[in-house]
Amino acid sequence: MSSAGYEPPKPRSQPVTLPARPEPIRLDPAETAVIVVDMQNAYSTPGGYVDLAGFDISGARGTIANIKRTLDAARAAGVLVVYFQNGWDPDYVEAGGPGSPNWHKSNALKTMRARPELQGQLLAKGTWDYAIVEELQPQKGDILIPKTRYSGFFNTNVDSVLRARGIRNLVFVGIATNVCVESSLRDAFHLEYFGVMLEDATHHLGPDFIQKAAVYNVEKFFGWVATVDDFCGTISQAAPITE
Ligand SMILES: NC(=O)N/C=C\C(=O)O
Repeated sequence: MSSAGYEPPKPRSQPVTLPARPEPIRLDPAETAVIVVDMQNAYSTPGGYVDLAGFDISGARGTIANIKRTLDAARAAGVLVVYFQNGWDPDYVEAGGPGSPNWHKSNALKTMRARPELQGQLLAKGTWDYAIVEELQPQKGDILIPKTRYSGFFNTNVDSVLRARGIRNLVFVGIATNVCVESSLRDAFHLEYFGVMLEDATHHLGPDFIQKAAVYNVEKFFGWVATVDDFCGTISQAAPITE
């Protein structure tokens, strides 16, 4: 900081242009974060919540490898990595009772009501189900934001965390495309962030058409859609600014 007064932090890298739909988008690595949505055992591992609730998660494990590539490239380029982690306290107070729509719509809560032997095991903090998958453990410098509803922007501090760092662009990966990824990206849009979804680093809950519908919604109304190859290839070209 100069003695003449406050100077905002300078960018650490040159902006790059990411090939995306509906058009390329410019990303300054210093103003960009990758948002990893709910990569917990619950959503991507056999025996986890969505598997027990009857969803087909056979494609989810492949998503993990693509997310890992994305995070390796992002960290190497100095891009901030933020994890969302979905769930509630062990007594499910944060889940809400019958007065909350979440109590009625959450398939985790419904599964536990239908199978009382699972009570306390699904999406409860401290359980295997709640934990981030082994392959994607957060690293030093990453930020982890717990959340209790589908959107990571609801009742969390993520907006201040991002604004304090001058972040304007959010690259979304994770599960599920049509629920927590899309909910978070939509809220980010309304908070003036530029949201990019890496379509092959996301996986849906429900029939295959729902992935296409979510991608369409993002591309047409809420943001931009790109691929893992394009993101990794582009962000690795962000040359550090040396002065
Ligand atoms: N992470 C998600 O998209 N979650 C979707 C459903 C749920 O958490 O019940």
